[in-house]
Parts: sequence; C-alpha cells; structure tokens
Amino acid sequence: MQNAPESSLVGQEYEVEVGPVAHGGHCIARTEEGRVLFVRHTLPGEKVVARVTEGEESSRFLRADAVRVLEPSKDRVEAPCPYAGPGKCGGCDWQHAKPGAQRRLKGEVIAEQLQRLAGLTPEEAGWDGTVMPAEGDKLPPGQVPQWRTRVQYAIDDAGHVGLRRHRSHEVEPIEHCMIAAQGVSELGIEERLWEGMATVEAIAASGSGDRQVILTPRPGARLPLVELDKPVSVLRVDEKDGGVHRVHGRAFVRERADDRTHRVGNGGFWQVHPQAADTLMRAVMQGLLPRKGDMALDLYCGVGLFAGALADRVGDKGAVLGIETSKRAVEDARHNLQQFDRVRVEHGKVEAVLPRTGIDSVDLIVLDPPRAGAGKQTVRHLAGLGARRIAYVACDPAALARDLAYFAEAGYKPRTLRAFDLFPMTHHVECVAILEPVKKDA
Ligand SMILES: C[S@@+](CC[C@H](N)C(=O)[O-])C[C@H]1O[C@@H](n2cnc3c(N)ncnc32)[C@H](O)[C@@H]1O
Repeated sequence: MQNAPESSLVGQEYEVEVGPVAHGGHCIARTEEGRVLFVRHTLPGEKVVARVTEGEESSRFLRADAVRVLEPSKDRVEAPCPYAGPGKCGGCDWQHAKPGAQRRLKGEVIAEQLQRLAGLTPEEAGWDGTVMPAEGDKLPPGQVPQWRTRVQYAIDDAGHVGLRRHRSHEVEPIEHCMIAAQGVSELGIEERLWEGMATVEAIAASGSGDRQVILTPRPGARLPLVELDKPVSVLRVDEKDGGVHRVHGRAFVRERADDRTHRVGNGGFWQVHPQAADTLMRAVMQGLLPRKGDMALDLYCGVGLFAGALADRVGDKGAVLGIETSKRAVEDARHNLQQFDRVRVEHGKVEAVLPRTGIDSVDLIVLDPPRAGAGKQTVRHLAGLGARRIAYVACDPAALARDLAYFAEAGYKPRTLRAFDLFPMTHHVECVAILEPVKKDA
C-alpha cells in the first residue's frame, strides 16, 4: 500500500444522497461542503455512506465506494457474485442492479454523452433511448448471463487465480467468475495454481470447440505444463517484447459469425459476448443497406467481420477495402476473406493508410475503432469521401458522441442509433450509429 499524502482524504466517510449515473460505472454525489464524489456500488436516488478511495483536499473530485446503504433504490438487488463490492473485483460495476436497471443506466449515460458532447437529444440521434439485451440474456431473476468468452485472470504471488481490483494491480482471489462463458469455466483454470504466471487468459471460441490459453509468465519464470479439463492450444506472451508465441497446438481459434468461420490468431481482437459479432453485423447491414456494385470501406477491420458481410452484399461488381493496424489480424482477415477477389485488406493505421490510397469517393463506410474513437482528422477525411451512409460501431459512448460532433461539423448527421448490452453486469455498452449527409436544403 502506498503512503497517502497528508492531505489525502482516503478513508474519509460522507453520508450523501446519490445523484445521476455517470460514465464509468459510478454515480455522482455531493458532500455537504459541495465536493463532488464519483461513488461506486450505489444507484441513483440512494442514500449511502460513501468512503473515499482516491483523492485529496485539492482534488477536483473524489472517488468513493458506497460502504453502507441507508436508503436503497428499488432497482437494487443483492449482488449475485460474492466478489463484487467495495474493494473487491473491479470487473463488474452493476452486479447490485436489476438487469433492466443496468440497461437503463447505460441508456442514461449514452443520452448524457450525446447531449453534452454532440448537443444531440435521443430523437436527434435517431435513438429510441433503449439498450437492447443480447439474444438469450433475458434470464429469470437471480440468474446471470455467462457471456465472457475471453477472461484474463490475474495471478497472485502464490499462484492463485483472481481478477484485478478496481483501478488497481492488486489481485482479488476468486473461486469462480460468474459471467465467464461455460466454455471458459469448464477448462478448470480456476481450480489450479499458476505459480510464476502474471496472467492466464482463457478463450472459448463461439461456434467452434476451439479453446485457447494465453500465458504471461513473470520475469524469469518457467512455463508450467498446461493440463486442463479440456484440450486447449497454448500461447505465451513474451515478458520482454510483449510478442505472442505459440507453445502448443494452433496459434488461432475459429470464431463463427455471419455464417462464416473467422480465424483469429495470437489472441487478437474478437467480440467477447458470443452474440456480439452477429448482433453488430446485422445492425450495421440493416443500417447501411449495401447495394450491388457499391464501393465500401471497413476501417479498423480486425479479422474482417464487416468486410466479409459487405463483400457478400456488394457482389462481383462491388469492392471492399479493409484497413487494420495489427499485422496478425491483417493476415487473418486476408485468410478469412480469400474467396473474395473484390476485398483488399491493407496493413497500417487508418489515419496514415487511407490518405495514401488516393481513394476520394466511396458509397459506404463502416468504422469500428478502439475505445479512443476515430478522432477529428479521420472523421474529416471520411466525411470528404461522400459516402451514402456511414456505420459507426462504438464501444465508448463518450468517444462516439465526440466524433458525432466532428461529423456534424463535416456535414453528416445520425440517421439512427442503436445500443446493445453486450457486456452485462459491467458499465460497458456498444452502440451502432448510422450517419448520412445532411441535406443541403435542410
Ligand atoms: C474494436 S476492434 C474492431 C475489429 C473488427 N471490426 C471486429 O468487429 O472484429 C478495433 C480494431 O482496430 C484496430 N486498430 C486500433 N487502432 C487502429 C488504427 N489507428 N488504425 C487501424 N486499426 C486500428 C485494432 O487492432 C482492432 O483490431
């Protein structure tokens, strides 16, 4: 534990009335003196005792955990997971909220970000204000969706499996992660000791039986013999350069989506919820309505999920260009889409590669950037290509709202926006915005 500065307020308790939800899995409250608290483990409208976890006298705001609930919200339930709560696992933010309330909270965050950063009401964004659960996730009370097909376990000094505490490198030892997919749980990783390892990541591919374990050893540690309850391939992350190396079995897993098999190598990006890839692919295609002969871009294309769906729809006379910065993902995308002559996948950053292609006009664009979003320069470039429609897939509503404001400056507005709860129990939420050019006479 670090020595707290003298002015630290860590440990200080305040009795507060809890205000609205804020982006990041907490709610806003004010102390009697007007200090702003970001409080976790609470819900809007509750009265709680909040104990400060971060911040000092001069801080603009303090972070805190609700350690006693004096007046509970009607949306509150007992957290089904024993490792959820103040000071424990940092993975799930909303275990203590009913599933419907979790989605409402996420909707309130999206609405707030749209208003604050893009100046858009839900109506102006073409959004009905709902956050849809993924297929199969509406379960009887008390049951928790087992959706995490990829879990990175943190390993403590003694080799016990755990998960990281909130905003900390400390490990909360666990016996079982409730939201892990069955394919992950049945590997038996949680029942073993992993001495010398820093992390053990488990992947249970959707639609194939492929299972993979990615080990990150601590400096100087030897790799253990991986004997699990099901066959797995094993990769290792190099402690020095972060490179991923094959130890045993295939270097990739096969994920099914859009009636296609996608090879995903070296633990590269693939949506974690088993329904996510298909849900997003459908939302994007329903929004873009590709036509035969269209020229389309799939930016930040990963292993080619949207490029494949577009290639099917634009037909022989159309063309699709994917751009992706991970070398391995580019190799996988080229492999996954090899049957389509009309698809090209370029390696590099969108902001560097796209201007170099010389493309000055396209019909459709999909962009699915990482959490940071696309940014002003890329948005401006995209708006200059004159696309009929643009699909923006976003895992961070703040980055999305900021980029929607840039799109508005550049002449594009949202036609529809849909939100999906592809990360139940956590504060994360996925959005798909479909944009079109603002009509000149509007
Ligand atoms: C959210 S993932 C989307 C992947 C893919 N669309 C899918 O659904 O599987 C974002 C992808 O963007 C890639 N990436 C990150 N920054 C990039 C950049 N500046 N240019 C191109 N690709 C980037 C990452 O490697 C990752 O594959």
